[in-house]
Amino acid sequence: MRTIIRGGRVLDPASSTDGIRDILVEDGIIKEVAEHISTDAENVIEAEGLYVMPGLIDLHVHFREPGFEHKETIRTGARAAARGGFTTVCVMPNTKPVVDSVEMVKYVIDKAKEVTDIHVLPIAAITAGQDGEFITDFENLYKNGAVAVSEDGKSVMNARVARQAMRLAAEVGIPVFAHCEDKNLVARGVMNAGNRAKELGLYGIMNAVEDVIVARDILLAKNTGARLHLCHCSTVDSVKMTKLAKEEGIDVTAEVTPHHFTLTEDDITGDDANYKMNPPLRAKADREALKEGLKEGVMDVISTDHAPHHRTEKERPFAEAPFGITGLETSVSLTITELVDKGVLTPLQMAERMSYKPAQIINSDKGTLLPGRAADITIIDPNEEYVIDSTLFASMGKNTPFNGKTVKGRVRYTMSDGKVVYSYRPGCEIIVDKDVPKLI
Ligand SMILES: NC(=O)N[C@@H](CC(=O)O)C(=O)O
Ligand SMILES: [Zn+2]
Ligand SMILES: [Zn+2]
Repeated sequence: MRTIIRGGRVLDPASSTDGIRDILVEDGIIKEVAEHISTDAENVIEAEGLYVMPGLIDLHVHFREPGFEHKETIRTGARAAARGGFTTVCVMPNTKPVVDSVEMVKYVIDKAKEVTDIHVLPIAAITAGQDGEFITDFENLYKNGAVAVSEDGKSVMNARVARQAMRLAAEVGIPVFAHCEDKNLVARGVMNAGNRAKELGLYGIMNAVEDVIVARDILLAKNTGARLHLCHCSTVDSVKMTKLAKEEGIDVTAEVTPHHFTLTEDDITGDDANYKMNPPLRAKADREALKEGLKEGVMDVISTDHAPHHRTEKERPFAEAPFGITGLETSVSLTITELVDKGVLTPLQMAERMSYKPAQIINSDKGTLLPGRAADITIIDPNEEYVIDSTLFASMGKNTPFNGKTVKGRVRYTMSDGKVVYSYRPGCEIIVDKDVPKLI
């Protein structure tokens, strides 16, 4: 089957392409990218005025299956991903049971294949049960499809265990995704330490809670040669340290979430747990440093840290509700509204931060529109304005602080291996799950 995507603004960082092109897709593969393709095709997608990017890749999401299916399942998470323009997502292991064995890695891969046509790649835990003591079998986890190891949700607090894990990860060649949070220093904190926390009468989380582990892990990466990826960076000093580490030639990359580059603690106006996440929304100086870091390329990627929770959990008081917000269905719009439209990123840099670089971090050959590669393609209307409505989310998690916000930039098509898994035009929105096997 052939599809032609006509006349879009093709943005492919791998070939530094930013120009009007046609793309021919045949049997799930990109066949040709050229200024004009005259071949006929069964399907034609008119993409005039639209961005055409390599399928977006989110290195950091939480689908809650198994164990917390009341928050999200792999199916609903994958539907949310498709709706948000993502063709590949890496799922964190903090499920129940934890993804800390080959058996669990296979469970996630098999389940995903059953329910979705997008790519759901498991991240395995660093220690058994994420208990911080016994390191998992990195070599076999990697061989069986884990793309990274992470203790996300917490840090490996014992520096000896953390160092040993990085030494093993370096040997195996698997990247380490670090959630940087000093468990002892955070104490009972629930939002950024500062005046806003005082006004609201809530315990604060100092920047140092993140910074001390960022510093430790960078030094351990230097010590072991591990590939270190810093998750959801939120502070000015995380950016400074990442820059310094890169200048020293240490193998470190870093991510920023849309909520951390969009909001600050001052946006928390009342007792609303939709603003509660880990790390917390920080001060203006932190947000500006994150944006500058993304602009300069010190911060490599945008990841959502999509962390759905049930409505009843988020209705609890700020101090008691769980940490985390949903992000898959607002990421593209927030990136265009806050970064591209404000001149922080060019559209080509957006494709780099949301697809090309994430692919490189997990050693994937995705993230590009080069002929011969799988046809994972995201098509975006950068000019459509709309109001975010969380009731329309495909995700089961409606916990977002962005409900009601007017944004610009909307996903029009998500194509995974040549199959349109999501399409939108005003009045008609379709998400396509994996084909249901037909009875004969
Ligand atoms: N980010 C969050 O606030 N919560 C995440 C865990 C994590 O990413 O640290 C979750 O699993 O809910
Ligand atoms: Zn985390
Ligand atoms: Zn997370």
